[in-house]
Amino acid sequence: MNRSMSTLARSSLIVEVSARDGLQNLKPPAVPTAVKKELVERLLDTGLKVIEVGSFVRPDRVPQMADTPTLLPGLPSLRSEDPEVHYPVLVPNMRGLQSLLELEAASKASDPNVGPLTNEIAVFVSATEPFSKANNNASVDKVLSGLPAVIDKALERGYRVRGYVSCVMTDPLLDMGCYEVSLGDTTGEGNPEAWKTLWEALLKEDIPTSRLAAHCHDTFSMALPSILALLPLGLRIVDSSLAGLGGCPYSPGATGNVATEDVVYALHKLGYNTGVDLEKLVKSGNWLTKTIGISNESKVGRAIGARLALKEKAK
Ligand SMILES: CC(C)(COP(=O)([O-])OP(=O)([O-])OC[C@H]1O[C@@H](n2cnc3c(N)ncnc32)[C@H](O)[C@@H]1OP(=O)([O-])[O-])[C@@H](O)C(=O)NCCC(=O)NCCSC(=O)C[C@@](C)(O)CC(=O)[O-]
Repeated sequence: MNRSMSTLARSSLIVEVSARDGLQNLKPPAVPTAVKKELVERLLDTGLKVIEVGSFVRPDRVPQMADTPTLLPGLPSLRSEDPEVHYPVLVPNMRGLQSLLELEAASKASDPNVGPLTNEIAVFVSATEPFSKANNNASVDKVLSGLPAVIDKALERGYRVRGYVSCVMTDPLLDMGCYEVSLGDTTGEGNPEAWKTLWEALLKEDIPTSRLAAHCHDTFSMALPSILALLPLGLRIVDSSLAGLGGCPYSPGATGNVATEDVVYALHKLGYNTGVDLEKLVKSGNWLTKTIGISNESKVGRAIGARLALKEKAK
């Protein structure tokens, strides 16, 4: 197996999406901002560096993300001594970017010494028209034609820009200036063979796969096998969500993302270094699901959580 340990050992291997993708689809009541803040703090403490924290989308469309402007100023400030820490926020259009910039300006005005609230945005486009209509309320062409201005302005303001392609197949976003593109299997219908076919086609087209991430929903339990199948082909960036939380409000029936605990466990077992403390991660997953009253979809989280509980009892 070509493990290419030097690149795989990068701690940005995991892009943690639980605070955004994981929570966005939950039914009311809204997850309290304080819980989200603690979640991000716990995720940072596990060693995760890239943590998606919210969205600047229409609050009536995705109410669970409506508090992103309140959450951002309360997060641990981006530490200049650790430039790898990033808080991506979803920005669908110029209106969303404008809201973020206004928030940054208000924060600076109230304390000139305060640093930026975030250093990364994520734009998103769908590879299929029906999903584009449902998710972005616009055609693929319309979404794509609006993005260069958003990306340019964000880059100008010093943000790193990530791109998502939902219902994957193409990636014009790299050429537009995104540093990385995440390929979303939104409905979770991918499997190892389909992913390998896609990846090999991308390699053949000379697409820089080192700048591509896999974003697998685990609807049919195929997410982890698919990720593992891509490792020998050079996949080095995996989106995942604590406790397997997640789902897109516009992809009915598609369940959570692959669980971060399961990905980290598998990568460590296979000899990859993620920089993530698995035990802390498991504790955070069990804490979050208990706090907001939902089930923990991570098998690793449940198994190691049970062992940790036994150990605790025996003390
Ligand atoms: C995309 C939009 C914003 C288009 O929204 P729209 O309704 O088409 O926008 P519009 O330009 O027609 O404007 C209508 C009204 O919306 C307002 N508006 C316009 N834009 C914004 C904004 N950014 N924030 C707040 N308000 C906004 C705008 O100001 C106006 O307000 P009014 O003048 O009538 O009072 C809307 O359809 C929306 O919010 N959709 C939800 C998208 C979303 O968050 N989806 C889930 C995340 S994507 C995902 O989960 C997939 C992913 C990334 O994980 C990868 C994968 O798994 O595949």
